[in-house]
Amino acid sequence: MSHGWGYGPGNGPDTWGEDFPIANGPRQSPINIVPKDAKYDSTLKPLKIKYDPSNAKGILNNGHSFQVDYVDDSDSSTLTGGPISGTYRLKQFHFHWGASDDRGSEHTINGIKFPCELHLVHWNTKYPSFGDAASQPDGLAVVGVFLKIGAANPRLQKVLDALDAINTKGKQTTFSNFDSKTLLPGSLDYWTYDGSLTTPPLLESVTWIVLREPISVSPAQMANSAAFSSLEMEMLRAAWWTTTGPVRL
Ligand SMILES: NS(=O)(=O)c1ccc(C(=O)N[C@@H](c2ccccc2)c2cnnn2CC(=O)NCCCS)cc1
Ligand SMILES: [Zn+2]
Repeated sequence: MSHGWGYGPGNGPDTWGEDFPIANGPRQSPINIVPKDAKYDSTLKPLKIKYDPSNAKGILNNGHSFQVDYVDDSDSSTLTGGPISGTYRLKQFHFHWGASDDRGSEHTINGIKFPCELHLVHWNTKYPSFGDAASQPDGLAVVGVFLKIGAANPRLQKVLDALDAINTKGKQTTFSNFDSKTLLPGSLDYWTYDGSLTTPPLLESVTWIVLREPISVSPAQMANSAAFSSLEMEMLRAAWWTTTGPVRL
């Protein structure tokens, strides 16, 4: 088993191409978003997001991030409209952050990094499962939300409070009755492009929908939760690659 991908000097994004040659593919994520170069597309529809809080299942520390997993055996938590056709089911959401408040997001806007980025991962129900959809060009849709440093965000608190129970890789705990819609900003204006998973296996199956309006997180919220800091060990290594810029060439 290879030493496993990560964010360290020996296994960071610049090395992923060794085990995952698609890293040099035509539609790799993340990218830098330059709003003035974005084309307005009048055929795009508004995003339609319907999440059922009772579908929240658990929260898991997967060693690279932590993710809140959803029951996805029915169309009760779905994403439709926007640039996608058909119905995509919410599978999980997770965050990417850095070792300090000046970096951590994967996408950037005009080269500006945010301290954190939320990803809500959905899969196309025309395929039988997430695993099948993940290898199809129209298989996944991820809604990206930037977090900027500002006022404390009470809607994040329930997630942050759960992190102390999963402060080592592989740990998980139940996480129920959470309305991830409350994590979204007031406006659902978005940029969209065809891209990939931002971590191995880097599959080019993601329709990216990056919201223009960020949500807030306070410095204390970024720093205080134990798992953020214990996961920070992984992220401290992340600091290495985030200083070399988020766009993986
Ligand atoms: N950052 S992102 O939104 O682009 C993103 C979204 C989802 C996945 C993902 O589900 N990856 C797992 C997978 C399982 C089956 C088929 C394909 C992919 C996987 C593969 N090895 N480990 N995992 C779990 C994993 O990587 N989870 C981390 C997710 C945030 S870093 C990865 C990145
Ligand atoms: Zn992600």
